[in-house]
Amino acid sequence: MTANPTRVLVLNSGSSSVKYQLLDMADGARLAVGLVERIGEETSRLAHTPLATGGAKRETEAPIADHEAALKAVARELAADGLGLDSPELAAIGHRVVHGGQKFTAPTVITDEVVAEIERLIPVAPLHNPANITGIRTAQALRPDLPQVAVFDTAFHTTMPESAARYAIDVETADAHRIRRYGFHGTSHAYVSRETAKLLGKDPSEVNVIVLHLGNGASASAVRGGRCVDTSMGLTPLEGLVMGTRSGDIDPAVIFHLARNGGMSIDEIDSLLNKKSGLIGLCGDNDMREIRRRIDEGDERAALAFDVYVHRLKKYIGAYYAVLGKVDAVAFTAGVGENAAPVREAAVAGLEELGLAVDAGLNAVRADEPRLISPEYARVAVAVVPTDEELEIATQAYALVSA
Ligand SMILES: Nc1ncnc2c1ncn2[C@@H]1O[C@H](COP(=O)(O)OP(=O)(O)O)[C@@H](O)[C@H]1O
Ligand SMILES: CC(=O)OP(=O)(O)O
Ligand SMILES: [Mg+2]
Repeated sequence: MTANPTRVLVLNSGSSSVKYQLLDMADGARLAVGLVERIGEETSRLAHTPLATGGAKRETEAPIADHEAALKAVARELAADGLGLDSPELAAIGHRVVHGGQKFTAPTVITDEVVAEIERLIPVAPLHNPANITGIRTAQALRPDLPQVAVFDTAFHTTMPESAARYAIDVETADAHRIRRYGFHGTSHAYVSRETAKLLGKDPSEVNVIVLHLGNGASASAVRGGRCVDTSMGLTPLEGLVMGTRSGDIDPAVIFHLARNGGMSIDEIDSLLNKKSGLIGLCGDNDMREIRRRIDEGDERAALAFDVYVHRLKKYIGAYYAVLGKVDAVAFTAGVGENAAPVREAAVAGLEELGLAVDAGLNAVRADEPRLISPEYARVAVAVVPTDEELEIATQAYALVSA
């Protein structure tokens, strides 16, 4: 054994993908990064970049049946560069776990009991928790001696007050079924709110930040002095903002109506709201790049999808402004937030009275660094702050196992 192993492999298993990174926590260096996509489909795609060796990105297309096969393929890719899971330099494997319920408020070393609890939460995270468990089980089989650490999407949100976490439904029914607002993407909200404070030259305890995590899944959060006080996702990652394929907020009566009068089963409605709604439901595309391209060509449905998306986003900015009372910064992050300047511009347009504005020139700049896009006169900073869930998971996992 190496005296002090410092490397952490991070696995971020989504419903049909696995993102991974191998990091050395001694200096924060990224040794390898990769992505397996379209797991379970006819052709899956694996892209692996061995940064440690300076090697080029390797892309392979082949059927990968499930998450277990995906992880084994990842292990083979890493081994090909001398970065295999058998390395004595590995200190831990960090897993993103989407739903941790109320029980897990911090990163946790994984035991059988922890896996059993993650399993119990599958009904409220059916797209995510099963993949997370397969990732954990496969990694355990490959390195039974190594600490495996779960970092929960829900953990950062456990500081929400009851007034924000409770649904206004019968308390006994809610408690019996553990129905409350948990929130997700917490690792990203935590990281981005801290990085935003850093960008402002302040301590996280001194600032109030609205974080807009706009990826395929999307959520907003209100962070007061480094602690989450409200977030837009709820019992499941379906509530809140308009997303790539999820509806976000709707009148719950839509579900009764579709069941009673639309001839749809509960499973069909579940699939409609999670997979066939949001941007894809509105215009047939869930990628903001494609939507912008269609808008430029005069496509009205794409324009409608964009407008519905931005309208919801603006409502949440206003809502969290009110929740926080005073806002120091609004931070845009994840695929759409970091790259789609028109979304940022439209979301903030007309909010000058709230002290919010975007400078067109700054908004057009492309960079990987955290940056301000608000004009100097604006009372509230508007920022683009790239998220790094994998680095945050590695940092938390390493802190736990090296303590
Ligand atoms: N250059 C870009 N311009 C506009 N939108 C982009 C760009 N790059 C990525 N996106 C958007 O980001 C989304 C993916 O975001 P990401 O944070 O990677 O999602 P996830 O982690 O949920 O898979 C894409 O579906 C697309 O809508
Ligand atoms: C919780 C969630 O929505 O995650 P993702 O954005 O990775 O789908
Ligand atoms: Mg994501």
